[in-house]
Amino acid sequence: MAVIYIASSQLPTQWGTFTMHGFLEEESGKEHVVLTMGDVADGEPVLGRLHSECLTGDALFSLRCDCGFQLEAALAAIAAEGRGALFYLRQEGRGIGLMNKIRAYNLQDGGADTVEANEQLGFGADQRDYAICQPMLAHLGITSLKLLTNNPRKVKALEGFGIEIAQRLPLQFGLNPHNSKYLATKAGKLGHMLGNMHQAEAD
Ligand SMILES: Nc1nc2c(ncn2[C@@H]2O[C@H](COP(=O)(O)OP(=O)(O)OP(=O)(O)O)[C@@H](O)[C@H]2O)c(=O)[nH]1
Ligand SMILES: [Zn+2]
Repeated sequence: MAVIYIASSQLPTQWGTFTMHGFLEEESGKEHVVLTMGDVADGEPVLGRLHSECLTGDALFSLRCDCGFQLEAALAAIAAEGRGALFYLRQEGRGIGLMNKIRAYNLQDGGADTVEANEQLGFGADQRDYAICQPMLAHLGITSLKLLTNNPRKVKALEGFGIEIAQRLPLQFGLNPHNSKYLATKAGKLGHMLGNMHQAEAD
């Protein structure tokens, strides 16, 4: 997959100053961003997060999902460690795009779960392809990750193209009454490892 490096700059945030690297996926025109802190090219496992774009959760404060909470927690964790990389991947709506995600939300408002809604629209449950990460990881010199995720498919995909997953670290934040069904569907139908969160819900 042709993903080319474009430029880097500083990005000060409330958690600290990251370096922001811009990459262009040539075929689709999608613009991906990686925020790094510290030396990530020294061969030691890097605290990392593959974050799939969620405009509603990341920027519009939606409580329908857990994305915004995970994004904040991942950046805070990387800053606390002083070293790490957050890949902000433009895979909105698990790859179906924002307009189709709004269509899917409309179906969910009528009772469908997140997987059924995608299928009713003619899409797979999850259309993301993590191969776009390979050239970005190579450019940044990252060969081993301590990956912040509850999604075993991300671990598998990265291992599939030769990245060592030294550790998988759960990232369970943001459970609320609006996203409890969504999280239950992720655990039940998409294989996400959300044990502690469901425990929290039951308490
Ligand atoms: N199609 C669709 N996409 C959604 C929905 N809710 C969130 N998303 C998208 O799902 C993506 C995030 O995926 P999640 O399944 O929440 O989590 P994950 O990235 O697989 O796993 P983690 O690494 O544990 O966060 C983002 O691209 C969101 O825009 C939904 O109801 N329908
Ligand atoms: Zn979301």
